[in-house]
Amino acid sequence: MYKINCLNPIAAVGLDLLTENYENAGSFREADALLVRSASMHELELPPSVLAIARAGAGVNNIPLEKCAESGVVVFNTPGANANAVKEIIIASLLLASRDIVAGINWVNSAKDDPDLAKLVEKTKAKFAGTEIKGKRLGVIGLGAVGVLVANAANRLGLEVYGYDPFISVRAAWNLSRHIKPIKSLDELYRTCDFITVHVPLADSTKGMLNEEAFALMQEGVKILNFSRDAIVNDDDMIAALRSGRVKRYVTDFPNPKIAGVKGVIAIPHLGASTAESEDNCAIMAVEQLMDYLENGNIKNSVNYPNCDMGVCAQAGRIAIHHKNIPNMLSQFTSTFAREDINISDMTNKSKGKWAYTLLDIDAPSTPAMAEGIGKIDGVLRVRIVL
Ligand SMILES: NC(=O)c1ccc[n+]([C@@H]2O[C@H](COP(=O)([O-])OP(=O)(O)OC[C@H]3O[C@@H](n4cnc5c(N)ncnc54)[C@H](O)[C@@H]3O)[C@@H](O)[C@H]2O)c1
Ligand SMILES: O=C(O)CC[C@@H](O)C(=O)O
Repeated sequence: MYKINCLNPIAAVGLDLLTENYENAGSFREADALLVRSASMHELELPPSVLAIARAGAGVNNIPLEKCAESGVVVFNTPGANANAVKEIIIASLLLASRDIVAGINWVNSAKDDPDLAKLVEKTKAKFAGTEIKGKRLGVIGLGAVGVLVANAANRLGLEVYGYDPFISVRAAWNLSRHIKPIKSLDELYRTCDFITVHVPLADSTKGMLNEEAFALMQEGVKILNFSRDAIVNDDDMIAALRSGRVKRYVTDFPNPKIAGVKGVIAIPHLGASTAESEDNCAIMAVEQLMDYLENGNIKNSVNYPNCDMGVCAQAGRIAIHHKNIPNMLSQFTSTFAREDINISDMTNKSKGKWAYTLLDIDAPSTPAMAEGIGKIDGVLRVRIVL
């Protein structure tokens, strides 16, 4: 029986996949595995019982990935599962940034009791006139699951789209419309575009990338969309750029007391992935990945451990070993089994950066003594008897 705890509400269609082998842990302190959306886990002291964390979503900056890897906790995310929801809100935001729809609606609400409202509307509407998006230049920074969908959809709406991603995956490149113009440097993108939308993960390399220096290169009156993470934009520099007119509108999914209410800011309460469809997709993917890991030791879409798939175990035993990615580990594992005269019938060893994962099928039932023996090998972080 595995105990699961949800740190945020997770869509029922995903939780319904959990079989009678799973129960609600009540608290993360008693859990074998956790499901989470945006709750920050940096301050949580996880108990040793926690084997895995599944993030129902893309961004994992709320999870201490290295700390988890060091203790053999696999962290999953759900790549692409909410990308369409974000693409749709970006299209809406391009329009919100171009037409003064938000101010117009607010004005109507404030004048709603005026008996001459219809007449007043015709007199006042010029104040809220805007421009069209067709023919404008859009720069997309980050061409992953979201960026590719945004670039292609914006192109279909008649924008001239420029894409920048020095690490673009082969899959994303295949999915990108041939009409998207690749751009070689951020400086060139900043100088070229009327709209800029950012779709990169929050990391040391992207933190504060939209700052005073970047704004100085941009077109006067540029419109910026941030549905990635708050810290990718330097708020003080953004406020200065809005005040000077360099940035005309800033649409952000990450309001904070500094930026909310500033003239030119359209702040949305982190709604990028908040659609029924996206929540269902993310929950299903997160739960399926978690179950396959807990029941079979297979890893798919982990952000801190390598992928590894040996299917369902058809042998007497299966053991999963999390270890450092250093020389001489495999020979120590195999000789441990050889000493006990146990045959290894299948084995996969994969690594990702500093960390590695070995899954072994053996011709005898796994025992706690075997796990204890392997656990004593220098560089082993966790040993789990899967079967
Ligand atoms: N607002 C929301 O609700 C919401 C929903 C989904 C994702 N997000 C955020 O958007 C981010 C992107 O989501 P995704 O699903 O497209 O992720 P993804 O991993 O599919 O794509 C990220 C892309 O960014 C690229 N990249 C990384 N560093 C870069 C850099 N310095 N310059 C240019 N490109 C760079 C990568 O190569 C990758 O192609 C997530 O990490 C998350 O923070 C927010
Ligand atoms: O869970 C959410 O609502 C937001 C998820 C989103 O920010 C993501 O990074 O996938």
